[in-house]
Amino acid sequence: MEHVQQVEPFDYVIFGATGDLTMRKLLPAFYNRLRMGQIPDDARIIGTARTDIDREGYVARAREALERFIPDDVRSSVLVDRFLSLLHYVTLDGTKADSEWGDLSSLLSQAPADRIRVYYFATAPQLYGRICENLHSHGLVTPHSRVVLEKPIGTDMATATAINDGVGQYFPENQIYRIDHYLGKETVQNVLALRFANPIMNTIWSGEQIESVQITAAETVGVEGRASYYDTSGAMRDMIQNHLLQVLCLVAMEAPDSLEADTVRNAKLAVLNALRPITDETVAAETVRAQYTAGVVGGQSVPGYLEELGQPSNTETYAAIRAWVDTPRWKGVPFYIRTAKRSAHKVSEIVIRFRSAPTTLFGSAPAGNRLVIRIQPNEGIELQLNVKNPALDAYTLRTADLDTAIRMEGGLPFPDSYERLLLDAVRGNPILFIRRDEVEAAWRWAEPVLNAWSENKVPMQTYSAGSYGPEKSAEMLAAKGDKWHEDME
Ligand SMILES: NC(=O)C1=CN([C@@H]2O[C@H](COP(=O)(O)OP(=O)(O)OC[C@H]3O[C@@H](n4cnc5c(N)ncnc54)[C@H](OP(=O)(O)O)[C@@H]3O)[C@@H](O)[C@H]2O)C=CC1
Ligand SMILES: O=C1O[C@H](COP(=O)(O)O)[C@@H](O)[C@H](O)[C@H]1O
Repeated sequence: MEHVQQVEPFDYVIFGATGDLTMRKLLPAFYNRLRMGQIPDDARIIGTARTDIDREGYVARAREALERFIPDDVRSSVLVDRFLSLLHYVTLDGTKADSEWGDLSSLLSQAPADRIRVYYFATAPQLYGRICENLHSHGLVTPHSRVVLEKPIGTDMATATAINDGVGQYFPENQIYRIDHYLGKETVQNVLALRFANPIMNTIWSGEQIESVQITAAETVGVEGRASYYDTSGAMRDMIQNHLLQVLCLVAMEAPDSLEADTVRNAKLAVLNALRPITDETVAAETVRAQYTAGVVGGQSVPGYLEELGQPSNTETYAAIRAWVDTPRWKGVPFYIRTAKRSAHKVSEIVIRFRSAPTTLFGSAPAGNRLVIRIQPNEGIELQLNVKNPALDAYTLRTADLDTAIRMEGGLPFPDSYERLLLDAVRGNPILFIRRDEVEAAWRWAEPVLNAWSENKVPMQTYSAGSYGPEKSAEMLAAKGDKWHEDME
């Protein structure tokens, strides 16, 4: 049984409450937490958007969303009704000072003044600053208020700065929670436990023993209904600048002195600041970008990206980068990061490849050990070891896997990362949220690559939907005697 503690009563105000994210992720996440007994009876979830509907209209939409996104076996009509009773709705244009702020204000003023108030921005990020300004001018920012910002925090350094400045004018940094849902994943959080709670890992966690690191997030889906967003973003902005760099930080950071949020964030920031800049001179060797063409995924024929989009595009659906963390610990260790839409499999994983044993005892050099941290699916940890080959007379080696699944007690699936993050904002625990300087350091590293790509300094490759990516990507690893995980024996 999941160990849960009820959070304090709260008012959660969602801007963008009629949108895809709210319906698909946020409301189901709240429902699941209510099901686990974590939501107090007097909590309120207040949806706002411009769509002119009343509370009943909103409740009907929310009910539909739960029917769609909560599996039958965990959806009970009693719990659904209890959940829907927490919902309120205010028709409001968050960007207009003369919109229905009075309605929101009078609803909020029904709760005690010291009630925890979370403003969740599930709208386009360009609106965040104006919504904050309006919250402030209508007296809705209390000492117990905090604001949760959805990604993307900008599309480059300038736009990220504008968003951060806009919000930062009205909320101090310690009241700003920038979501990165990868940090809410149980197996991503596990990286710290694996590294720092196990001396056997801790002592081998450096370039002395580690030859290379791979971080992959591949998906079988294409751009689904989000082509208009995705085509302005691409794989680098959508996945690498945020999620995969955060994972890299957890793999590469020095041990923090405590699990206090800023201590951990300082350790991550040090990694981001130590990333070797990719320049016009190195970008062609250290990066690969590509678009998928028509192919077969999961037995189904699917169109290519450009056909789906219906127009030409210079946006990558695949990106692979060889990154270097210039610290003594990681001297000479390449970090290969890649992400893909329409890949052969859905897999997010970290692969640590250790150096092989310097021995001639067994004839040829034994294979280097390999540690695979499976973020999703089949969450778990696998360690590949060399053992004696029992079937042969000669003393030869083969590999064997120590494989442990990481599961909830009772084999239940892990809670969705939004469940953890939504309530961490209520708890006032920012450890799994990104600080402003982390966002900026990530842009500082990513922007030169994006600029070089937009100037076509790196040719756009293609890969068939349902494949593992373009040849060029395998070649980038082969140049250092390496292989992607799926190509290793
Ligand atoms: N969908 C997803 O899976 C993910 C989304 N995100 C991010 O979450 C945010 C929302 O995405 P998504 O839900 O897909 O987008 P949608 O377009 O589906 O929803 C946008 C929401 O914003 C509301 N809105 C738009 N303008 C205003 C305004 N001026 N005042 C108040 N509300 C407004 C819309 O309602 P109305 O038109 O009625 O005002 C709607 O509820 C974006 O930043 C996106 O990048 C991040 C990760 C995943
Ligand atoms: O943030 C995003 O993440 C999803 C992938 O998330 P995952 O938890 O399924 O790995 C991705 O599909 C989307 O494009 C991106 O915006």
